[in-house]
Amino acid sequence: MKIEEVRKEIDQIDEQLIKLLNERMRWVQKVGEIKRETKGSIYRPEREKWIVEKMISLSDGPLNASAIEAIFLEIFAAARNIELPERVAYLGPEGSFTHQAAESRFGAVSEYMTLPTIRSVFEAVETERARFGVIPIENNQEGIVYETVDLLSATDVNIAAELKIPVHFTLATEAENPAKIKRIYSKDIAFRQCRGFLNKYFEQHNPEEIQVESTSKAARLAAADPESAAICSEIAAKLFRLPVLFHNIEDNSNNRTRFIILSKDYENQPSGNDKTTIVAKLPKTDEAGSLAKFLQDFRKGNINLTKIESRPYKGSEDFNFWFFIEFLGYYKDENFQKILKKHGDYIKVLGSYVRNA
Ligand SMILES: O=C(O)C(=O)C[C@]1(C(=O)O)C=C[C@@H](O)C=C1
Repeated sequence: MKIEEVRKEIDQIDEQLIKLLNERMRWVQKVGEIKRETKGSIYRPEREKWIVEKMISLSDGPLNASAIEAIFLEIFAAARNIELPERVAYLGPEGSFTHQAAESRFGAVSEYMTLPTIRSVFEAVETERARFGVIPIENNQEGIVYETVDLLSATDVNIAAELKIPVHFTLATEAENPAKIKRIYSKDIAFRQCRGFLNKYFEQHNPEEIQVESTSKAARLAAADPESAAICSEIAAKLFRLPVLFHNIEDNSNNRTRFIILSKDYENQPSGNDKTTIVAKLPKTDEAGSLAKFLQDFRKGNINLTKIESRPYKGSEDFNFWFFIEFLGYYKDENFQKILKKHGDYIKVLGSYVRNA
């Protein structure tokens, strides 16, 4: 078969695809109308997850699960924008891992706001300048992002979803091979996490290591300097059209960051596999004892805690703490409602959302 003939087949299928996609979007518009009347929320992660899982189970061809997921996430992002254009704020700069996380969930068609600080993402969501905000909350190697946790307690926003993405670094450069690289730009933490790779490939000619504030700035600088390279994310290399010489150069390939998606007045429907995040500010008397009693109630209710972090009250003279707690389940589950009845005055529920492994 000649390539022209094969392409004709592909063209015909594409024609069917675009018809079907538009037909799907007309139904999405109807969902949008119903939601406007009932004030339902546009973003329904549990429904999206259900569709993706169903499509993966129905698939009988060469597409693998992550390709199916990527295609459908892009369809959902387009669908949500048809229902209501969504603006998504994220912690920048452009090309950051948070940008990559935001794009992986909201696709290429959403409108993005790149903001310089975690606090400014919270403010954009709180004042509804953005419908969603994407920020990091923890990294499995570096631990929790305290600024995120503290702002969750102090502001009036909800957690709509979580996502975890692997942190892979690339060595991106215009140079043809490592021997031609005289300078490497990156962020301190990225140099640290790629030390083994740097020792292996650059032992001989020792290029200068130049620290900059972000890995995307590194990519921008390296794009303008052909004798240099950047250690940066895949998305930053793409953004500055910098060829990738080596992929996945981090020493520890288990490096993953968890991000949360913020939204105001947001509530998910239960999915059957949910996680809930709360803040507990227990009465300050009898600190140690009151925490133990409080946690006992979770144990009695058979509630599986996945995280508990203590945080100081800023500005307080005493050594008092509040708690950031996550557990498996939906906040309306009976066993948690019992706890809420008993300790409701001290608890703020930030949200229940599909658990992402
Ligand atoms: O089913 C809905 O609630 C929709 O809005 C449709 C749809 C979709 O494209 O299938 C789009 C957005 C939601 O996040 C989930 C699903």
